[in-house]
Amino acid sequence: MSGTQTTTLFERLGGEEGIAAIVQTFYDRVLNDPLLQPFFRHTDMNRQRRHQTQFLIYATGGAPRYTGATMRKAHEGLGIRHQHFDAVVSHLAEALRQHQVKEEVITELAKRLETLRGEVVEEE
Ligand code: HEM
Repeated sequence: MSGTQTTTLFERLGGEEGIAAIVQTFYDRVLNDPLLQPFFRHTDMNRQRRHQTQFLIYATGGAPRYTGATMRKAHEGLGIRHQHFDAVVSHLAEALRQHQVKEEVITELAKRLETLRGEVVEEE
């Protein structure tokens, strides 16, 4: 068995613990990026990490325990452009590489997040 069809993305990311660790690395990177840091100036990052972890668990096939806002509501009025979305996805991909996640898994998650672009990005 190749395994790629039989395990969920959730399992291939290391389950809840794996995802929580990846989210930590991800926001360390985001907060170090001058393009993205200003968006999180007033954000409670502990809450943000918790919600992002729950969201990714749910979005990858784990337990649906996400209690935050919808993606459209959460990002409404923030002025997020395509360049910000691209930068966020690229930091997530790098965080996944830092956690030794396989390229095929990174590609699959990136594809899934791509489906949310229209809910996060606001056109000028
Ligand atoms: C597919 C990509 C993205 C996903 C899955 C995602 C996920 C989330 C989640 C789960 C929340 C928490 C909502 C809540 O607590 O109710 C959130 C809030 C937020 N996201 Fe995103 N996000 C994405 C892209 C982006 C981008 C591109 C930016 C821009 C830099 C961004 C900036 C923010 C900000 C500023 C908040 C609100 C923080 C606050 O409440 O202070 N997100 N996002």
